[in-house]
Amino acid sequence: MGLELPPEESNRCVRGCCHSAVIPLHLPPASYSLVSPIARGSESTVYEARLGGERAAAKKPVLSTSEDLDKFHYQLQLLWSVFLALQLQLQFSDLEHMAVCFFGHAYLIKLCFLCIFSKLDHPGLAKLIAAHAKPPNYLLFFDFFDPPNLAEKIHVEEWSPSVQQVVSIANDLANALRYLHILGVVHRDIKPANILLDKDLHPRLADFGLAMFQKDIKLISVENWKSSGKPTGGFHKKNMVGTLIYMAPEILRKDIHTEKSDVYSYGISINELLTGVVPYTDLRAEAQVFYGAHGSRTYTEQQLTAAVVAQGLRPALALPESGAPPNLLSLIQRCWDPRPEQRPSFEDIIEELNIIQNHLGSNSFISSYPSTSNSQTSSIEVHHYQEALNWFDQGEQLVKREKKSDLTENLWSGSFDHSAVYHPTLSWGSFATCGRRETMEDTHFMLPHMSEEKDVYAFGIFDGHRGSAAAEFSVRAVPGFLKQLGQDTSPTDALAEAFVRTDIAFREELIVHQKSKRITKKDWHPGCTAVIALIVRNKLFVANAGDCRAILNRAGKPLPMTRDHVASCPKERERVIKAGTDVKWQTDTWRVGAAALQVTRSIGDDDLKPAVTAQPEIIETALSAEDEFLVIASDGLWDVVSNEDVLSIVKDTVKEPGMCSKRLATEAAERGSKDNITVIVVFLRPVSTAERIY
Ligand SMILES: Nc1ncnc2c1ncn2[C@@H]1O[C@H](COP(=O)(O)OP(=O)(O)OP(=O)(O)O)[C@@H](O)[C@H]1O
Ligand SMILES: [Mn+2]
Ligand SMILES: [Mn+2]
Repeated sequence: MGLELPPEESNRCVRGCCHSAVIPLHLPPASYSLVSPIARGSESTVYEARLGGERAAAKKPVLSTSEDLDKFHYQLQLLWSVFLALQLQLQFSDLEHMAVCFFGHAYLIKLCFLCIFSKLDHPGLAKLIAAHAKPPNYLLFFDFFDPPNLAEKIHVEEWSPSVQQVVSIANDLANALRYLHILGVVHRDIKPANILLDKDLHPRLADFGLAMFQKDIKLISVENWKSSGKPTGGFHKKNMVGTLIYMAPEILRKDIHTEKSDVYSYGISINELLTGVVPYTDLRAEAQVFYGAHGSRTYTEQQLTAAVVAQGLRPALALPESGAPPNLLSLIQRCWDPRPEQRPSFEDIIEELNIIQNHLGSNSFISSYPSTSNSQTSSIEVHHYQEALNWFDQGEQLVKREKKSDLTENLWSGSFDHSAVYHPTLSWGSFATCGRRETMEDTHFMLPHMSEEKDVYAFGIFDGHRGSAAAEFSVRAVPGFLKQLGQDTSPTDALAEAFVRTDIAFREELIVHQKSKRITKKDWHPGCTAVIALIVRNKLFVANAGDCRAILNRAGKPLPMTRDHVASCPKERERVIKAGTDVKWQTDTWRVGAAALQVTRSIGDDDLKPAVTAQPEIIETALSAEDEFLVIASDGLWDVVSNEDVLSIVKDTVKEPGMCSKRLATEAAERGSKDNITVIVVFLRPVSTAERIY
């Protein structure tokens, strides 16, 4: 079943200002359905949808004021112009209407030129295929691209593309932006989260929510200037849109956006792709400025803004050791030049990228740079295998062996009211550091969109002791068990089962390998503490065994979602003694058994079982609009930073979860934490494009 175009006369938006002979603007209700939400923001929700029998993405904006409605019509007309030029069978009436509306007649020629020469159906853009512009439903339909988007691909899947892949993505994107700029359109929100990927990893630029015709941006500024004699707050606000860490200095100075501001964000994004680091979150950038003038680490929005504008702070550039050729690095630096007029145009960028691509094609070039490809890691793995066991693999294989099916559909679908009024909007990030220790015994995982239902997320931290084996094993085994158990057990039971089964499996594994002599260490009883936060639609479940902690910022106050299981807690002490193991005051605190362990619950620690149980304590709560964010961390953080301090540090930091995690961990290290530190920050409310600034 295809999508039928209504007759041109009736194919108009409700106001009559938008009409098209190419893109349907008014859809009969039977022709589309919304399947499930993919992403929720403060300004829109994106759904997976069906349109005329085909899969599509539907963006439904939140329209609460008449200004929002104006914006919707503006966005629709802009999109329609952008994609109209791509239709090979052009309708002259559309073209003329648009040319007169937006560009004046001079643009008509440019457009004809574009239409004739643009042989592509899509120049790297997520294409608009239809719209519904009549009350009560306002929807924009786009071609559907399977997740992950580029940001998720880099930071969640931890994909590290080859230099060739980076250059090819950079080239495709530059082509998409050149196309927009020829049409006079400025995107204003270039960032990896707005770049979708097709099956072959070709990028498709999406999110035209802030896009504008350049001439309209200028118009606003002139009008504001005239009306008040000076730019008003509204003017400032209108111009200062985008996402803070990708914003060019001129925007941060509240100047107007030009095509060159897109070039800046593009440069930041390509560097992010090369380094795999969220801008401003790694140590080198910190050394440059965050320890700046006052010797204190500064991550607030105002301070970051000041550093970018006044001190020329930029994200740490990819190192030549990454294999990135020097001319690519210099191109990135020119893209983020403080002076917009010094930045190259996309025309120039494409030319340079073509040269770089040709060089990369001839192998002579590649061999002169050390490669970052798999060769290095695989040699480490081989080594690891001979030395001891790869406990990550052991944990992974375990679940594969036990798995009944590959399906992870509909986890916990029955247990909730789907129309539940409140839907949290999640964004997440993490940071893990060895700290002052020589070895890293913490592990963690982040599992967004755990099931086909998409509204299920899991985050976990494991803090190893007496080695990292248990933490490495558990970080693979626990998520596997959860997926498996989620199909027919409640979230609480699945969490408890996952802890207990992982504990049993790990201890069995240990015995098997001791018998087979693959483990030669005598008296080795590794263990780990564990905390898992599971979010199923509007419900949060936190399962904890040991002294990791999770706190929820509810209405500005810290709500502990865990209780520390340590021998200094009288209840726990009593439980352990009842189970038959001694608890003694040793040196500075209460400790369990001969091993003198401080924690009273853990995975592993077979010499202390069953007293040191793997049975987690689970706390659940229904999330509401009062809940701002969740912080999960190993004791390396909590030892030196109080719950209250954690909240105020996050509040004071740029609203980027990876950056908040990083700031908390470095704060702990600075306050003298001697342990490994792992932090996960999950925002539960939309951190909208506009809100990121204020
Ligand atoms: N055509 C599509 N196909 C598949 N997924 C999509 C599509 N369009 C958007 N998405 C997903 O939805 C997310 C949000 O989309 P989009 O950026 O358009 O919304 P938004 O509300 O403007 O978000 P924000 O302004 O916070 O960036 C994207 O990051 C992407 O993961
Ligand atoms: Mn977006
Ligand atoms: Mn947006």
